[in-house]
Amino acid sequence: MTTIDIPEGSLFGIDNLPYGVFEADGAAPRVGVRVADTVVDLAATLGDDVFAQPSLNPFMAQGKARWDEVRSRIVELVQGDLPAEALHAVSDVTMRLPFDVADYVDFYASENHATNLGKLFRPDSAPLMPNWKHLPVGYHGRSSTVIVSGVDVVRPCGQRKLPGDDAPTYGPSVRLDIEAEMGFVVGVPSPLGSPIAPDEFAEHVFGAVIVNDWSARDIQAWEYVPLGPFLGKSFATSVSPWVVPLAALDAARVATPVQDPTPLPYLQGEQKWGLDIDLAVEWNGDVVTRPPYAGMYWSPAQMLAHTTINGAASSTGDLFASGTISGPEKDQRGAFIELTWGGKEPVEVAAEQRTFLEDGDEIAISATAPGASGGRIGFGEVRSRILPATETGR
Ligand SMILES: O=C(O)/C=C/C(=O)CC(=O)CC(=O)O
Ligand SMILES: [Ca+2]
Ligand SMILES: [Mg+2]
Repeated sequence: MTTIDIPEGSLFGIDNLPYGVFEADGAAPRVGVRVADTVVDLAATLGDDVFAQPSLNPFMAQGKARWDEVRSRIVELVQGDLPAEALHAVSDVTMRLPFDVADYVDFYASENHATNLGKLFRPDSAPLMPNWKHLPVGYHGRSSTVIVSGVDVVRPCGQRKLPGDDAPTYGPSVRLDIEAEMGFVVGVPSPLGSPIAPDEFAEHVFGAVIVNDWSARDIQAWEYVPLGPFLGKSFATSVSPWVVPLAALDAARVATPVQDPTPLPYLQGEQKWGLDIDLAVEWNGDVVTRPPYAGMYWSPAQMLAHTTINGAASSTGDLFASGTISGPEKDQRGAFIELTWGGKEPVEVAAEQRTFLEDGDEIAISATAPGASGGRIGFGEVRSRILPATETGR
């Protein structure tokens, strides 16, 4: 038997306890919880087969009473002795995609981001569309191309019309970009015809991950009028491997900014679901921007309420992302198209002047939030490398 040493200031103390799916010692992938730099094998310590699965979905479907019970049990367990064979060093495990992604939806909830993209893409119109302050604008993405941190991203090819060209051409994207976002994972499903109210958020949502919603701006700009993003955003969406439970985010809950005009009643709730999460984006080892989640105009509770208000069902494993997180300052912008103002104002990255992503670039997005006992908790990171395009020859 052995105890886990939690160093002072660890981002993975008992205030956090995120869940993931890990593989170690050639055994089948299974559910673990991270404590400091240790992964605890939950099937081995709790003796429950729901954790001997390659996905969090069966556990997430069990509901909040069970999530709370397991969390309390883990707090007790990790403060005592644990069987050494149930513990693995984080550096010795491979992390898998933590849940089977059902539907994937992406929102557009940052007023600073929406305003900046409006100015860049629609310089002759008002930057915010007339609907933007009345509903959280979103689109359905592609769940089958959600990948976990560590999986490389191949530069997409597609149809795009480059500046100065009269006709579109096919080829590798030349304006490949990131979008720093937070994503929320549904545990308890809702049936057709049964909308989820904002104050029912915590009964349905299991936890949160960091999302990098890779975007090919040249493909996007040509294809997305008038129906919205399609192939420019469906080639890869990366998520961090540790799902931070909603219960760990209590100390991070804040009010959203004042919403004026007042949203319709179905978007109103008593509970505060703004979140004080700080992100940092590292580009080839240099932190180039620090987007603050706390300023997001629409809360995740409002996003889920909006997604289901037409009677749409939701499923265990649904992932909905916030949209790019941008603050008011230049060094808080969550996408490079904004940070470099459409590629016109390069930024210094590892002593080079850069605009969009080049082959071989590595991006790591990390995030932290206040924890229950005064310290901070971490989401870990989503880290990925860009590989050159593989021409399909069409
Ligand atoms: O405003 C536009 O024309 C384009 C916006 C985006 O590309 C952003 C998007 O997909 C949603 C987001 O991440 O905020
Ligand atoms: Ca996005
Ligand atoms: Mg699907």
